[in-house]
Amino acid sequence: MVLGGDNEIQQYLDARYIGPPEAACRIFGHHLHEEVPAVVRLEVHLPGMHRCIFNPSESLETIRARGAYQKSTLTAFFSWYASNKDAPKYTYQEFPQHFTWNKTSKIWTPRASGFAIGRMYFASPNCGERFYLRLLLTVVKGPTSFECLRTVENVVHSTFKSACVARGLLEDDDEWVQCLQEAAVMKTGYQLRRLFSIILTQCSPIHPYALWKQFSVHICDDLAHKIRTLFAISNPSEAQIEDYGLYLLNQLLQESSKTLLDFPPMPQPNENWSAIVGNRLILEHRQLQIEAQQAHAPFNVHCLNIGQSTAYDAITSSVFENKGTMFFLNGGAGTGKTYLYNTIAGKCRTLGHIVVSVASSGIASLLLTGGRTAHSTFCIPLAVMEDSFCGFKKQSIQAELFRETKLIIWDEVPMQHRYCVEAVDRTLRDICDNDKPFGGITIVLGGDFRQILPVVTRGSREQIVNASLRRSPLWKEIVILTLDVNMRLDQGDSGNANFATFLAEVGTSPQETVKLPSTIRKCRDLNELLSTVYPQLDVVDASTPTFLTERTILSARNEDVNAINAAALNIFPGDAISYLAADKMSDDDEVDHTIANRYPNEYLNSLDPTGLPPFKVELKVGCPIILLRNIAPKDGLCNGTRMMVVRCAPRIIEVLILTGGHFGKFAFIPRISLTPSSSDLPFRMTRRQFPVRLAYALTINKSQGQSVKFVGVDLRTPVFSRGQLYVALSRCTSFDRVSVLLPNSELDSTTNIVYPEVLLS
Ligand SMILES: Nc1ncnc2c1ncn2[C@@H]1O[C@H](COP(=O)(O)OP(=O)(O)OP(=O)(O)O)[C@@H](O)[C@H]1O
Repeated sequence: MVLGGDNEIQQYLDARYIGPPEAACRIFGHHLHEEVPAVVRLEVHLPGMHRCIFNPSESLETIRARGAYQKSTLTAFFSWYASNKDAPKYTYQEFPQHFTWNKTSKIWTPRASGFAIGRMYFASPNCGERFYLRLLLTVVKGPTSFECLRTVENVVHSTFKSACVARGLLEDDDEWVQCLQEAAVMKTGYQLRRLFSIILTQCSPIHPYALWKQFSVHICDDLAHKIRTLFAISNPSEAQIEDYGLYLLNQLLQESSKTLLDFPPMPQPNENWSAIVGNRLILEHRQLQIEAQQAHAPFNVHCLNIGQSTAYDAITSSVFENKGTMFFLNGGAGTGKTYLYNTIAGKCRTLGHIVVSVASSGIASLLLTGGRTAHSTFCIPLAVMEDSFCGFKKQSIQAELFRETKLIIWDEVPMQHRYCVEAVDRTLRDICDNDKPFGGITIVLGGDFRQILPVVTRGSREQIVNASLRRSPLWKEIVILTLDVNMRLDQGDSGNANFATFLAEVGTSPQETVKLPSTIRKCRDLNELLSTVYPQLDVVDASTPTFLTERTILSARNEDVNAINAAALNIFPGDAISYLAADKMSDDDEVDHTIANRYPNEYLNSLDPTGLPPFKVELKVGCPIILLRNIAPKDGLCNGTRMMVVRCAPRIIEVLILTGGHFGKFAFIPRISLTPSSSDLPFRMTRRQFPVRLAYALTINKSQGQSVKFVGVDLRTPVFSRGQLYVALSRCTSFDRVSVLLPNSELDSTTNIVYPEVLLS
């Protein structure tokens, strides 16, 4: 039906068509549309730049006078907080949820009913100060004026931009100056060199050489002594000290597959220190040999159980007799695989053999003596294919090392794509000129096919199984050694034998649900789970490094882990320090304004992609955190390392390492620029933030390989991937110290996922 009007033809041209439902609504006087929830548009303007309505016939004086007292939603927001200083503090955008805007009287009044959301008008980064003002308004709660907005830590900044920099909301090269200044006050020498190498590799400073010049004296302050003792140069000059510092820095960079050449205009060392020192990789292994001799490693041999001893004999005889056998050490969780690797490596090293120990994940590598990740040691390409080779050449120092290597130990292989193992095999045959598997070097691949398998993004069951080592052509040549006594469970405890049987069933049974034994404590709610695993968390002295290493709560989903961590931090005493991130589109997308304009900063801030720290990291001195990047694996700083916060400065945090052989060492963590490794977002973003998250609770995947005394497993959301339930429950050293939280305290069973086709019988 077309409703006729005076000029029906014109209305038709204007495309004004009213259909029957709309016509009926209009006739009966119903509302044609409504917006739920109501959106209050919030003005964003610089001081004195608010909108002023005037009549052109008025005099300039009158208009100016009106402009001076007319209020905007922003200035009225400031005024409300100026006269209500003790009121609960909200950001500008949150304010309309609690207050209503009276358009006539231009004041905010407390909301009596209803709900509305606030949306600030957009300002693109090209708007200059208005953009920075808007950025501050997204985070500052309860500001009383523009000046208050520009004030950070009692310093009034002259511009909104510098206030953003001071709050860490913007990337800025001065950050590294401040970061190194803060670190230089706390530590010297090696730790500053390590920090400088992290800044170069992870933070892309614009002027690396200027930074080096400014801090080289601090970074090299331990080297005069080293040069005197190592090179017998009695009085090294400043130039020699700096030169040696550059050489050592270059070595640290090489651990991340970089060199000084990657950071122009950083100079190269003039002196050929490596000619004096030799192949640094071989030297590192010689150092491990010395440490093994001093640690009396063979002592462990007497402690091995029967299965471990049999495996030990088979592996060591292959090493000593140069048989080049390829072993697979198969054992359930806690059967002492890691213990055996370290014993064998210790024995071989004491006899002067080179043993390369690697693991598929950074965190598992920390449990091996001298362990590194397989990817970094073998330079495995990130996008590995069926016919890939590793990224080092026949003449490289890596090739030289492998030609001298007698044994390779590779832990947690089942979670690595088989193409990685095949690429290493292909490369070693090539560099050792030997067509035997792995170039004739004895290799022990180890792990547990009941635990987590390779991650194949959105992969089907068939694809995941096909990625596993079991499907590799190498498998048919492998000698399988099996360990079957659970050594993690305290041996004296009678209940643990039943628990070990129960764990074995969880790892192998194809049943989709598992009944949890009555010996496992079932908590009623999150508070009970927290107080069971972390008793007396509200007493600061109760939280010590050992207290933290002995406990963990595991959950399958990141969301649940975050909620548990927030609840635990809330209970833990002390003032929380908040660190905000500098988020931005990556450069390509930033220049494309159509994309940048679609996603304002507060949207980037609201994102929480996996593998990235949150926009707002809240920490307290004494709380546990987990590292999200491999920033210095040699020093124990790997993706997954647990640490305790010791000191919080504005641009750096000092931590105590809680995981593996580096337990008890101090380290610095700077803010670094991170990009999500995989993301469903239609653009690329970078977030400059401390690469850490709270670690009272962890995801199950991060806990693989760890032994913990008290374990809580949050099963309110059941496990969704194979092996997860088995990994979670098998972290504990005794059945009576496992607690679970089920969706309902009446329940006693939960979901389990097992792929029997990859299991070894
Ligand atoms: N022969 C042994 N004597 C004493 N303690 C042992 C022995 N073997 C293993 N352990 C201890 O048992 C615990 C579990 O061992 P380990 O971490 O080596 O097991 P795993 O098989 O590597 O476990 P996962 O598969 O979960 O990584 C460790 O605390 C380890 O020190």
